[in-house]
Amino acid sequence: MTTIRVPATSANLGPGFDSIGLALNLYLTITIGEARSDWFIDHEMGADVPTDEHNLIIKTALALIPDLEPHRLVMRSEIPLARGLGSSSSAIIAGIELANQLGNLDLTDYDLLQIAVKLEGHPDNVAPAIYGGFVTATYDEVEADAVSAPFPAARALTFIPDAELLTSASRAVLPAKLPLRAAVTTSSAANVLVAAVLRGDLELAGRMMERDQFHETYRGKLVPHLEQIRERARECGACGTYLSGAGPTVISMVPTQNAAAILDELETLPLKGRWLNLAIAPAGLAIEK
Ligand SMILES: Nc1ncnc2c1ncn2[C@@H]1O[C@H](COP(=O)(O)OP(=O)(O)OP(=O)(O)O)[C@@H](O)[C@H]1O
Ligand SMILES: N[C@@H](CCO)C(=O)O
Repeated sequence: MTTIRVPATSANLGPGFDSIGLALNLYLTITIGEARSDWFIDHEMGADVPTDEHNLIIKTALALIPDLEPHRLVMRSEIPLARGLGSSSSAIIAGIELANQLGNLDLTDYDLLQIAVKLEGHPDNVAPAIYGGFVTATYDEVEADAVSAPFPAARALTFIPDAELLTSASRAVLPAKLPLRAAVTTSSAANVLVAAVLRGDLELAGRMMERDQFHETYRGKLVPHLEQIRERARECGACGTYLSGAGPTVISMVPTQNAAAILDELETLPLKGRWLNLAIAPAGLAIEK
């Protein structure tokens, strides 16, 4: 029995819009069962998620190998849908790997990234889902490149609202152009964020996470809780707070030793949703046979 495991991911980290992402310790797993006359995927994700060839995972595998022999699959996932934790990316990576396993494609991680980024459109979820850890990536509509590195010891205090926010809706409010000054300031903040992570400086990296002008300003009305959490988290000693991917999830990055105390404080905020105390996942896609 082969099992495919893909981590959740948190993209952007503020100024790293469409480029920087982190793998987190929530997982999607797909267990490949016996061959059968039609596709069936057993899951507990509700009626909105198809159980046949219309499921995103199976659709992705069939896009690679249209005549792939149908199998029974078992899917279990800890990754909430449409919350900014990379659920669609985890499904796309799982689908590509399903085709890789059943079709003996011998795809490398680099191959996986090239295929996944063309389906997702941006690399900042699919790259950390493949490589794990902290990833910086770029995609010029032709080729994607990514670099994975360890992240300093930290906990990601993660607020997941009850309400969904589809990435498509959240990207629809973004401007087509930005003033040059805003672009340069934000891009430079992303550069310092990456350098700070590589030097293990969580405090500086956290400050840079709050320097975005690419997307959070425009998404503010969709995620009013972002500023509320950011302000309280700063008062409690968090390093930085940012909108996870396209939202609505918000993450406050905190030193491991203070995580429990800061979480106790943040949980007193009058917000509709749940909090998780997550770790950065050092590994990405994994296959267990
Ligand atoms: N495990 C899964 N199986 C099938 N379909 C899935 C799965 N996970 C996600 N999807 C599809 O992807 C959609 C969510 O994608 P969307 O990009 O809007 O949100 P997200 O990926 O969770 O957030 P973000 O991209 O901001 O991290 C779901 O509504 C569902 O249609
Ligand atoms: N960079 C993307 C991430 C989506 O998960 C966005 O912010 O829309």
